[in-house]
Amino acid sequence: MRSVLEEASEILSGPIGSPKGRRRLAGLRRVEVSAVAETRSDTGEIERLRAALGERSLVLVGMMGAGKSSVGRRLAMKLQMPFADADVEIEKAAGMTIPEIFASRGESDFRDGERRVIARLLAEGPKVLATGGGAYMSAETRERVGRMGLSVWLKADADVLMRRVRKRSNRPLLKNPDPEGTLRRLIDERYPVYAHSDITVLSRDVPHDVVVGEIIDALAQRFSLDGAAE
Ligand SMILES: Nc1ncnc2c1ncn2[C@@H]1O[C@H](COP(=O)(O)OP(=O)(O)O)[C@@H](O)[C@H]1O
Ligand SMILES: O=C(O)C1=C[C@@H](OP(=O)(O)O)[C@@H](O)[C@H](O)C1
Ligand SMILES: [Mg+2]
Repeated sequence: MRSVLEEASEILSGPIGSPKGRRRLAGLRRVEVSAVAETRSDTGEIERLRAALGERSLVLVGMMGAGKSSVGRRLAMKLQMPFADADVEIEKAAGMTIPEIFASRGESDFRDGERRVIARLLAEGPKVLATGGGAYMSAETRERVGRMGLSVWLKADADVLMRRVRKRSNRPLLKNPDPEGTLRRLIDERYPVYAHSDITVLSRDVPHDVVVGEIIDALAQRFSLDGAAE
């Protein structure tokens, strides 16, 4: 048996205003009708957001562990936009992992590659782009993001970030005897710069989709809900 959402999306993709569409809606129970209505307004809002973005990308910035990669992927799915993770693209281009790049070429080479990869990804067309935590510290990248995208800062406090990044050892900047001190120093350096982002959303320990929903709400508000681009 088909789910309500499958049924809803089939109706929505068909001629909903037609007599046939109306008959099908009338055949659904109340709970199903409200699911249809919700899906419909969701679909409309997402289309309006994409139209308001036009050729611009959504660029996620913020500290390591803020959720740029994991929330970004879900946000792209929700907005039905392509997704790219700058770190993954840098690894592909270099044929090495990020820890390997840092170890063999050093951070400054990594930053050069990061700038180039982000420029290419933004030039390729609108998408949701998760950047690495240091990328937005480049004035050139900030200027490019300002022209070709809309920046979204996923802001989180140090304790949340530390709990998250402790679980993996793939972040070379934190591979030292005092990762917590390093994280706090980077927060002090970077937060005033991240604060230039167009939109700020708090990343905390709630399901990823809650953060996705808040980004969408913030975007809708920025585009003044009815989708009129600024
Ligand atoms: N809202 C959230 N709730 C719980 N865990 C989260 C949330 N956002 C991110 N995480 C987790 O934190 C870790 C780091 O997230 P990630 O997306 O890699 O961050 P970033 O790309 O900003 O460094 C991952 O394990 C991810 O699932
Ligand atoms: O903050 C940073 O300088 C870095 C963040 C990492 O990405 P995430 O923010 O996705 O962890 C990655 O680009 C690299 O390890 C450097
Ligand atoms: Mg990431």
